[in-house]
Formats: sequence, structure tokens, C-alpha cells
Amino acid sequence: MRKSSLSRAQRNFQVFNQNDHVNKYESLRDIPVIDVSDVEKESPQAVVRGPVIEVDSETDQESGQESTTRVAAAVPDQEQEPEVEGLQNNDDFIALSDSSEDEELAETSQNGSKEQEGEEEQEREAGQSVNTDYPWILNHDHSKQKEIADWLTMEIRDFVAYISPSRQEIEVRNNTIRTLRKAVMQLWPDADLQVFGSYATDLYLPGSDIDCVVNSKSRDKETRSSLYSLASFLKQRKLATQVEVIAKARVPIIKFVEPKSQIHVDVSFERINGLEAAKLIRSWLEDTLGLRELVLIVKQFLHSRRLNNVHTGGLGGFSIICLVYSFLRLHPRIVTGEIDPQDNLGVLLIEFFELYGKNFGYDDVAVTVSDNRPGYLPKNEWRELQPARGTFSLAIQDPGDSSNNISRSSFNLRDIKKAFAGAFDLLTNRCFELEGATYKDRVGKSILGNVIKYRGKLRDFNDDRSLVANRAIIENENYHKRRSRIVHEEVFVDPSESESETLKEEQDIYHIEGPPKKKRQTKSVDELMGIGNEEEDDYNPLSRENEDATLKKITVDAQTKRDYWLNKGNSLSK
Ligand SMILES: Nc1ncnc2c1ncn2[C@@H]1O[C@H](COP(=O)(O)OP(=O)(O)OP(=O)(O)O)[C@@H](O)[C@H]1O
Ligand SMILES: [Mg+2]
Repeated sequence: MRKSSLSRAQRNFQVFNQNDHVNKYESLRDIPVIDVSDVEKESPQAVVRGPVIEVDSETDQESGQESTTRVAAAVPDQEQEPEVEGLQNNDDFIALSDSSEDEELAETSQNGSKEQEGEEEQEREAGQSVNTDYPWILNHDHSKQKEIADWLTMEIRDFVAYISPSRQEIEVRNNTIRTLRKAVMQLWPDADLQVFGSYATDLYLPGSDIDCVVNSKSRDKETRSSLYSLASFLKQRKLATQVEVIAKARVPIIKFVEPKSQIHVDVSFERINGLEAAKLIRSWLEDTLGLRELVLIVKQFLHSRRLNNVHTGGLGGFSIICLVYSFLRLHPRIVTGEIDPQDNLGVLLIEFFELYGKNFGYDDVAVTVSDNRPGYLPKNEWRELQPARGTFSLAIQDPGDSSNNISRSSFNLRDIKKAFAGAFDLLTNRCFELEGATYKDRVGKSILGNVIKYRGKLRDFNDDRSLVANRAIIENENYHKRRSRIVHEEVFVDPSESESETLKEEQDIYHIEGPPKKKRQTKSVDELMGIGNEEEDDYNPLSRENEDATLKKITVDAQTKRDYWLNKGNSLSK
């Protein structure tokens, strides 16, 4: 790579060289500096480190020495010089990150057991090649597929199976929550701990954090002293290490690592919007084929480029879900029932990247998913929106609060958009290249491999979600059942009641068959891509007329197909 390109790519990276372990609910600007004397009075063992308070470190307790400095935004050494790969050395594209983060995440995942490490080593010693860049193609070769888009769809399915949780991983998460919940109820008998976020929606990657919230009958647990009480309580019982209390933020939280599982946990207090969102997202997943697959791919894509961290202007999990959901629900060929999304994941992924990387009008258009009616909203019709119309920013209306823009902290939109556009270019180029290759040259190749990197311990392809109940989901469902009773009967239900409900549910033999299978309609990729269908170019999602658009069936010869991919590929050089 040329020197100038390298330094430009490195400059692009500087913004991401920050520690991930931050309060994602806040932009840094919102976190005030905390008065040291004030804090020490209230909690003598707490030490202030810039905007983040560190509850006593191990050193404090064990040796009585002054606590060691641990600044929240510290950058691990190995992250300073990320590996740089562009779009075939085209520095317009946001490069894949160094693998260290994936490795770190994989280490926190229980799947990577010691035995597995040993097996990997044995394989290497035996001279077998272990593909660490895109291990999801191991023993899953689809190069004989006639349609290149079908190959990509299969590769997406394999990737999703590859990163889906094993039985052991689900059990580890379940146990972590069970233990923390018990501890909270021991400390505060009128309180309960619930899970929301990706664990409560089954949209977590192996290293994803667990988002929890403590709600109580007395509704008084969001105070600074309560936060410290819980932090100290968990630490004393060895249920939390690396504890941080972020007390003065708009959403006060405590953050820690649960030592047994090594999973990062965030706990917020006295709010229910996340619990509502979890239920809503699960209903979207049931009704929207392809949503889970595309969300996980986009999540991993952004994660591998360090563009998933809201704290550094990236795109958070909640925003990703809303973008993919609205994309699928507004896609003309899905809306008209012409294609089955699950059979066309490959093309849909390419089109997702095309929409948000090349075509979306960020200056004037906002995304709304309120009332289960995804749509596009002219920014000037959203009164509370800041910054308003005419600014290059992503605006997604919170389905639980129409005044809240959930992507307001994603200030690094330029790089996110560039990365999406780069992914579109990479995928279309790769499809074109492989479309023209002989079967012999295709063997062992990956389409997604340039776009997504997953480094870490080798995993298996088992998606064990149908074998072990996800405790976060059960408890969230119970919470909503109790809540509807509370609304009707105006009573507060003792948290212990929910514990016994959960146990009862867990005793039932748990078979999830997955979302109800919808009738499949298989369409060829030519139809899906709308080759030769000029009407498609005029599609304007803001226009109601297009809701009823009926799309013609067409047949396409091999040369037209090749021209199509060539055309897609050429668009990147413009
Ligand atoms: N900007 C926001 N405004 C309101 N609620 C938010 C916002 N960001 C996150 N949340 C709430 O927190 C939950 C978790 O958000 P997050 O962005 O961590 O997604 P996630 O699905 O948990 O992804 P990940 O696996 O990457 O942690 C969301 O489901 C939502 O309820
Ligand atoms: Mg989360």
C-alpha cells in the first residue's frame, strides 16, 4: 500500500482507538466531571478517574495500597497499529480492524474451552490448514452453486450458524443472570433485576455484553448511594470485577465484568423502556424473515471495523436492528410477496449496503419504526429532531419515544456510510469475479470473507437455541405478563413470584421450533435484482403509490446476468 494511503487509513482509525468499555447510553459530552471530595465522602472506597469512577480495585482491598490508575478510555497497546486492508488497496474503504478485539471477545466466550484450544493446536500440528479469517466456510463449500447469490445466501446462513450460541454459552449467560438477580434481591428485597438488549432478543454475538435493569417497588434505586451499594455488594461477593460506577450520567449505570463468565454487564436503574424494546424487537423477529440473519451480519461487519461503538460515534445494536427492520419491511419485492427473504439473504445484504452506503438521503430523511409501521419521515416533520433537516446525520425515531433519536450519538456517519458503500463494492465485485470463475477456481473461496472477519477460537456450527431456554427471554415474557396484570389490578407483584414462574417455565421441556414457518416463495436472483425492470429505478419509498406496485416477472439470459454484476462492479470506480 502507498505510504499516503496507509497514513490516511491510519488517521481514519484514530477515532476508534478507544476502549469499548464505556457507557454506551451517553455521548461523552453528557457525562459531567465528578466532584472528588463529594464522592469520597459518600463512598470512601471509590476513586475518581476523569468522568468515570472506579470502585476500589483489587489492590485496594488486598494490600491497602492506593488504587491503580485505570482510565476508561485507555487503549491497549496492540490496538495502536491496526492491520490495514482496503478495498483492494483502495483507501476509500474503512479497513477491517485488527483481530485482537475478536480474540478478546472470543476469550470471554465460553465456547472457547481449553480442550478446543488443544484440538486446534493438534490440527495445526497435523498440517491441516485452519482458516482463521473466515472459519465459517470450513467444511461448508457452496462453490458449486449455479447462482452466485444463492452461494452468498448459504454463506450468510453458515456464518449465522457459526456465531449462534452453543448450549454451553446459553447456560453460562443463564447462570450469570440467575446469580446476579439473586444478589440484587438479597440486597434489596423489593427489587428485581431484568435483562434487555441483545441477550433478551437472541441477537447477541459471542462477546456481546448483558444489559440489565434494576426496578423496585420503592422506585428509589437510581440514586448515587444505591449505585455504590450495589457495586460494593457485588464486588464483596466476588460477583463483579472491574467495577465502574457512572452515577451522574443521564442514564446512571454500573458496569462490571462477571468473573466466572468474563461477560461484561451494564446495570441501569428504575426504567422500563429497554424491557419494552426487547419485547417489541422479539415481535419484529417473529414477523420478519431474514431480520436475525442480516442484523447479525451487519453487527459483525461493523464490529470488525470498530464502527459499532456508540461512544466513538459508531452505530449501536439498537440502531442496526431498526435499520435492517425498516429495510426489510419496506423492500418492494418483499412487500409485494414476490420473494422470500430467507432464500434471498445474499442479494438483500448487498442491497442493504447499497441503500445505506450509496443512496440514502441522510440530509433530509429520517427512519421511523413506530407503531410497527416502518417508514421514512422527512426530517423537517420531526419537530424535536436535533440537528434538524439539512445536516448529514442519521436519525432513527425510537419506537418507544417518538421524540428520541436513537442514533443521535452516531456522529461518525461518514465512516459508517463509507464502510457500507465499500461493502457493497466488495461484494458485487466478488460476485462478479466468482460468477466468471471456473468451478475449479471457486473451490474453497468465500464471498463474505473480504467483508467480515471473525478471528478467535474455532467454534462449531451448532445453533443450540432450540435446546436450551434463554432465561432472559423467559423472564422478559414473565415481566410483561405481570405488568399487564399490574396495569389491570394495580398491584405490585413480589419479585419472588417471577422467580418461581421462571423456574416453572424452565422445568417444562423447552422446545423452540423457531419462528412459525411462513410459506416460501422462491424467486430467481434475476427477478429479485429487477434486471431489465426499469420501473424499479423510479421506486420512491416515500411515495404511497409504490406500496401497491406490482412487479413483473422477467427472464434473463446468462450474458445479461454477467452484465448486471459487471455493472454493479463498475459503479465503484465512478
Ligand atoms: N439511544 C438509545 N435510546 C433509547 N434506548 C436505547 C438507546 N440505545 C440503546 N437503547 C436500549 O438499550 C438496548 C440495548 O442497546 P444496544 O445498542 O446495546 O443493543 P444490543 O442489541 O444490546 O446490541 P449489542 O449486542 O451490540 O450490545 C436497546 O434494545 C434499547 O432498549
Ligand atoms: Mg447490549
